Amino acid sequence: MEATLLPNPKDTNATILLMGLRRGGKSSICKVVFHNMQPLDTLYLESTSKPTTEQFSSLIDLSVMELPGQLNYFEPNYDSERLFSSIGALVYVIDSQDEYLNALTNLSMIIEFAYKVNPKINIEVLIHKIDGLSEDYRIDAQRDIMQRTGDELLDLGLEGVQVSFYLTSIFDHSIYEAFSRIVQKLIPELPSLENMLDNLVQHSSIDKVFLFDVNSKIYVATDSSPVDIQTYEVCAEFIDITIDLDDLYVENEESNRKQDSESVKELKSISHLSSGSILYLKQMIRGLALVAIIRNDDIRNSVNNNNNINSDFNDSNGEELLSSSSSNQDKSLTIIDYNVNLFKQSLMRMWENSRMVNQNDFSENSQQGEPQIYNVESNGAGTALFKDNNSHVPPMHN
Ligand SMILES: Nc1nc2c(ncn2[C@@H]2O[C@H](COP(=O)(O)OP(=O)(O)OP(=O)(O)O)[C@@H](O)[C@H]2O)c(=O)[nH]1
Repeated sequence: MEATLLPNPKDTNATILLMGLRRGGKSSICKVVFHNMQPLDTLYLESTSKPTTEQFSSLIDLSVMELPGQLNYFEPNYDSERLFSSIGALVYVIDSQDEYLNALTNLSMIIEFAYKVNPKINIEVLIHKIDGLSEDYRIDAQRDIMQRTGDELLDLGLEGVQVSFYLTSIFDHSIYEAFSRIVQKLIPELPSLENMLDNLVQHSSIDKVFLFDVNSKIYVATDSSPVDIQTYEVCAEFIDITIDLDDLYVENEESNRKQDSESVKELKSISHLSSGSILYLKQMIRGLALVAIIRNDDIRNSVNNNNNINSDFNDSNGEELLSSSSSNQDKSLTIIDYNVNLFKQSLMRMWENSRMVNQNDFSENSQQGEPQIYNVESNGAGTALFKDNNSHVPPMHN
């Protein structure tokens, strides 16, 4: 019998498989995260009958494939082996408001199979719909689910398997936080990206910085300071506000002409919060935006540091940027702009480099049919991003 009923993910490890029992919330998660659907509107979603795939192009090309809970993938006419062997992450959704023992048995069975055909797979469990549970009950449910899953895996002789658990709901930002962490594990350049962001934070009076996928509000990287969900919310909402405001302004002919002769328009926005901090957004490449919270006090105090602007800076951008700085704050923002531009250039080179590596790997490995994991070198100082040791990232300015 020909076994081709399941979709064939591209030969890459950047596919996320979304599984779980019926009515667990899989389609709702996809609609809310990838299609900006309002959470309440998911009440009317019909049960999914066929596998569906969301394409998500960010720093890496990613697909999220949803398998309906009503199908049994271990029937012989599904080519589950091929499917599981070519994915990067298995995300299993458990409805925490419902009786979940069946879900746990189903989860263990899937883990056993998935791990056998693909030991590198990331196994992620969403303890979902936690909005309906009290704070105490959430912790109890999480402990219970983790304990039972561990016991089941032990019984199956799979004690070494790593499983990550997340408490999620589509009614708050927890689902975005979980997906951000899941996606980050699939980005080979993550350590270098984090180094670059740490470097930016150190040199630019920044409290927290995220590299967001604008469409989904998933952050593909952040600096190494802890993420607090309120900071995430403020930054994610700032993206929406910026895009809404940007849509309000219709380009006139003259600016269109100017734009044609210059580079493509680049989204940028700065906003002052009542706390004294500044929100800063700048469009990057491939649907990404950098959003940062900048300390205002430091900006005021950092006028003396402006003398650090070196000749490299003056040569390339100096005239226009320096003359636009009418206050201390403007001058410091100019430095931040400069550093963010350097970050953008590095990001661009990183992406081009990884694309080249991917293409080479793909052609080399296509005979073996196996995706290859490659390393991007980092020198610990946070600036060496490329396999090519001659690549040079210019120094940032304080
Ligand atoms: N309270 C709450 N309800 C949710 C949440 N996520 C999804 N739901 C609801 O759960 C119900 C089922 O959601 P679906 O997304 O259709 O579930 P599914 O897993 O795709 O189901 P199948 O297509 O049958 O496999 C819907 O009524 C959603 O509104 C959540 O975070 N909290």
